[in-house]
Amino acid sequence: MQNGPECPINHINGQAATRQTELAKEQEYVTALYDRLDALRERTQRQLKEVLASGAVGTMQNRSERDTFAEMYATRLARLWAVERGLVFGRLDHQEEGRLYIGKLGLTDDDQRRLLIDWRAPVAQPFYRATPAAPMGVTRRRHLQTKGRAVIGVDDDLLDLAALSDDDRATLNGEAALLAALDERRTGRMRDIVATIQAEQDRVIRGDLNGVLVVQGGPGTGKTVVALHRAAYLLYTHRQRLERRGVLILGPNLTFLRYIEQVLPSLGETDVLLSTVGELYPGVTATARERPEVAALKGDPRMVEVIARAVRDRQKVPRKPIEITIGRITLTVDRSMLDAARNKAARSRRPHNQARAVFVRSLLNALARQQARKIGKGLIDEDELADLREELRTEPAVKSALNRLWPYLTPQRLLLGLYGSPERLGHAAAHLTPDERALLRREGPRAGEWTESDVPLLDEAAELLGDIDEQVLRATAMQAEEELAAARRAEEHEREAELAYAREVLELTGLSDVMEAERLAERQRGDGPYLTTAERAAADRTWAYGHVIVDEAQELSPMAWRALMRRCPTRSMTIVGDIAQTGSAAGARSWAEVLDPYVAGRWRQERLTVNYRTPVELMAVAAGVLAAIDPALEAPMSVRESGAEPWAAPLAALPELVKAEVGEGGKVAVVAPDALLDRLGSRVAEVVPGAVVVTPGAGRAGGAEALDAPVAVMGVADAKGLEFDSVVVAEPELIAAQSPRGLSDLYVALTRATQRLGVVHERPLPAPLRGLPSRPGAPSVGL
Ligand SMILES: Nc1ncnc2c1ncn2[C@@H]1O[C@H](COP(=O)(O)OP(=O)(O)OP(=O)(O)O)[C@@H](O)[C@H]1O
Repeated sequence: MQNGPECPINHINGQAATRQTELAKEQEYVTALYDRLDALRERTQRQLKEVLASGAVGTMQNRSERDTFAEMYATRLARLWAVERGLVFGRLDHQEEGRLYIGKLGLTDDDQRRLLIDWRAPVAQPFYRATPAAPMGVTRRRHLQTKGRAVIGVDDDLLDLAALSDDDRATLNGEAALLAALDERRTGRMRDIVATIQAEQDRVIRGDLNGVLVVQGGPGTGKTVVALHRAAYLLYTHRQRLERRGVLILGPNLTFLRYIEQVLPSLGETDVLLSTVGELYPGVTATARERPEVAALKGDPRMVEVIARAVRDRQKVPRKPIEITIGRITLTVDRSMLDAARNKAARSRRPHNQARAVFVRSLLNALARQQARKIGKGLIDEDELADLREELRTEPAVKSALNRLWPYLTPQRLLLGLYGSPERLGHAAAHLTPDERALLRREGPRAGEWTESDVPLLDEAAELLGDIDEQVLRATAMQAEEELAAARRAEEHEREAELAYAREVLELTGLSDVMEAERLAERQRGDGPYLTTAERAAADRTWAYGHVIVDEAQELSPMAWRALMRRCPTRSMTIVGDIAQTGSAAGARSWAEVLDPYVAGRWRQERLTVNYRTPVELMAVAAGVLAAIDPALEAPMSVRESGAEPWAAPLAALPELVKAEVGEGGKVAVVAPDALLDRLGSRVAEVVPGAVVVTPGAGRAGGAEALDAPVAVMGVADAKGLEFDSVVVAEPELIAAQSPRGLSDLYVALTRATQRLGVVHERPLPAPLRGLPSRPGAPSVGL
């Protein structure tokens, strides 16, 4: 830093005066930027109003142009509003470019002179990458701290002292903006880090769009926040391509999505789809829970064969011939006819529901010929054959037989039929052990009770089954209603079979996902409100995204990867995670194991090595657990100390300790074994008003409540990816024992705090935690 005048008092006064002058100058500039922002908002609002006022008149083309403009102005307006907080956060004094202000979006004046540079623009890159060793033409990097629209601090990094003018030297201000940002109290929502992105993170954020980039990093290294900034960067740099195809961000659970959902809008990007695996299949909400061993089996790659066989089993040829009576004639469907029809359908290589048309046509032709013979017509020509075939097609008895031989199937129906029938499971899962088959078996399956690990199986089934033509569905539904009515009037002995068939068809056509798709299709035709790319993508199972970002990627099962890869045929992906944190039994043991089946030799890896969340004192404890998982694993390096030593205390003291932690300020979490959640949650809630227990599998709303509460009590699965000022881990031994990857779960739990960490227990502590000192003031264990 520049030396001031000789007298120390003068020096201090001089520094303070410099600071005040600098603040005032920066304030002037920042005020002008906000004025410009306000003016642009007004202008865009006016443009939008004018376009909307022009009404839905004119030709289709006129209307579609109007809609395009309206959408463009609405998006622009949303962006202009999104950047209010932290509009500008940096300044670069550049030898060639001059003085550049860096902010959340680019602004120019009416003469196209640049006033503010978007942080993602190439000229802004030195703001994140320049170092004294490689200054990239930058003499000074200045961080501006703002509160609302007021400048409250400036903070300089000097990169090239020799290049500074005397005037510049007189205006330098110091101190790291990063540490200030890291020390801030947590709000329950993740914030953007545009002002303090570090060089190793910037390399990930600005990495090439194409190909698969894996970002491996320990807890708190910024993987999530970097992945989100990468999404914003890619949208800015490849806007045309990505806006059309969309970006998907996949997170581990709904609470986590709630935690991160503000980051992209605060960077002006709203059109990104945030999802979990459980939400990937349109029309299905996976809310049911299941045992880890069931989830692990459903995620196993052997399920590919189970689903394939389950579909083939529904195309089974019955052993005995089928007789169909039409008036006075009885037709026989025999084995050879069925084999021929089935082979033709198989050769068509179409999915089940589309191959059905081939099967049906072949069978109807054979039946028509038989009918002709039976009514003494002998040889018939093509036209006569077609007439007879179409007559047969509408015969209820024929239709009923066809539906039994080759039913239309939705993925939901296929899976429910499989889980609900030991016989079907016996065929389709013959290559699994009897115990494994028993895990898949579900009594009285009901639609709507799906688990997260069912979703990739539904997706797998959807690939093999193909869509059911909507017209077919509607026509069949109407017909089925008529038949249901007719069957009610029919003779008792016929009644059962007819009723069963009609019910089956009705059930099939009543499925909500299909109807939902229909409604969405209508909206897309322009009858309803606009759909953004993200909304369109969410409703379409076969949507191919322009880029896919997977967070906590180590948790995904092989079956989930298959479903995900289908959504990204271009394989433009960012995969972030930490192998050491893998908790799910079906999760990854190495990135190569996950990726080689899809992009062998074509994926690249970056590592993040600095932990910005967990202070040194806490990481020392977590590092012991990491070594117990695998001595070869390396803990990330923490950048700061909190001065608060982690402690241990008896479980019985939990409510009082939590109360004390709340008193210290900030957000507090109790991370507990799943089996203790309810009990501990209610004990804490008795003492701390407003404490919230996150029930595993809670929807987005449940998660939000927990993030906003002063205290959240949750299991490790829900704490994944989150952070709190203070964390109390309950019964670590039970957490470690509750699943095969329990130690990784414990590692996750111990690394959630930004300031303070405690452990409460009745059982003996796992070895790496045995040295923890008792919490001062708490009764010692065993009392
Ligand atoms: N450059 C930075 N400037 C300011 N804060 C940062 C920076 N990098 C990371 N952080 C903060 O560090 C914390 C941890 O980041 P993040 O949650 O992205 O880490 P992670 O690697 O995904 O962790 P985990 O694997 O444990 O979930 C967040 O509060 C994030 O805002």
